[in-house]
Amino acid sequence: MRFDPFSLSLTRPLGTANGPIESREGFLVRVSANDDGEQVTGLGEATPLPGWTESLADCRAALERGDPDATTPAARHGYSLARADAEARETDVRLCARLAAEHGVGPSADAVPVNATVGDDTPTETADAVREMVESGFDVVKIKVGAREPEADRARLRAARDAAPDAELRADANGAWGRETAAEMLDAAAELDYAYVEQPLPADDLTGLAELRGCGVGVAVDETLASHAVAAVLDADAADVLVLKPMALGGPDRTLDAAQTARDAGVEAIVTTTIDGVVARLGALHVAAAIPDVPACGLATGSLLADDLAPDPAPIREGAMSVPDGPGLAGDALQALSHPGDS
Ligand SMILES: O=C(O)CCC(=O)c1ccccc1C(=O)O
Ligand SMILES: [Mg+2]
Repeated sequence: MRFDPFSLSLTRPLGTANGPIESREGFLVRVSANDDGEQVTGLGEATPLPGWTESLADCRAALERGDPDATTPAARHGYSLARADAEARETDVRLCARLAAEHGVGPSADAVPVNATVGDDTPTETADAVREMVESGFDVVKIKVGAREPEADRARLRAARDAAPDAELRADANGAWGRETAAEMLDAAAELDYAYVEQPLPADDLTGLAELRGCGVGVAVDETLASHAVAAVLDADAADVLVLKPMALGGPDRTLDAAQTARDAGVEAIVTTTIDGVVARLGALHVAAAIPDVPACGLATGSLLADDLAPDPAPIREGAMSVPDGPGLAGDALQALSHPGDS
């Protein structure tokens, strides 16, 4: 395994309840395998996001030691994605097909529905951003909330609904609210026909999350899964939807395990990124493609980056992201990353 650092800026900071995300630092991971004397390179990406994963320093240290475990999820993600990509290439199948076969699920999808992501801003700017997304073909939009006063966020939820009367709308509070505010905000979201609110309460409040369910809008957990096992969330009846981030869960295999556990318990699962480079976004796309009839996923985050590791080979058309041809992550499309010496 080898790994090389990178730093990617966002086009503009993404406003969240935990402050803006401005750039993403991580490591491009490469592993080599020998297939009938031919060298096969698998690509992975370890892009830690403190609060969700280990720190950048701990990620580097884990990659240096080799074979990272789930205590350093970003490092494990980079390594396990690279291995899975190499194995898919060796067997000449798309990554999603390999993941689906390993997990005993049926044929993987050729495209995955995705949501647009709109950061914190004024009600007017929020409405403009939502309108722009719907005009460019998205029919599901997620709005970040929790960075301003509840009353201001209620105005934003309303402005977004007015701007997109027919869209599926979601909100993401990133754990910003207490129980009382969360209950009020969920009532407002239900009234405006939002589909669900992501992490309305802090990660550890499983009891509070369970009590919020059933008020006319779904409860989704995201941060909760960075510190609690899926089984604990299901036992607590704490969610209608699990938001699965392969980077925070420690890799594509662990993410698909989590999705299956949720589905078996009748709980929905979607896949999103932590605003990753193209390699990890593609990895997340393949995971999503291996989940039968997956709802819209938070994978449309490439446009938030000002630069990237390589051109994105997974275009979004009419609200769906197409899965590139194989083998592996994207056939020859990421050749320049696999063989950095060539031109
Ligand atoms: O889910 C999406 O639409 C995009 C990803 C996203 O919102 C996100 C990106 C980085 C860190 C946290 C989150 C989050 O879902 O809370
Ligand atoms: Mg979230």
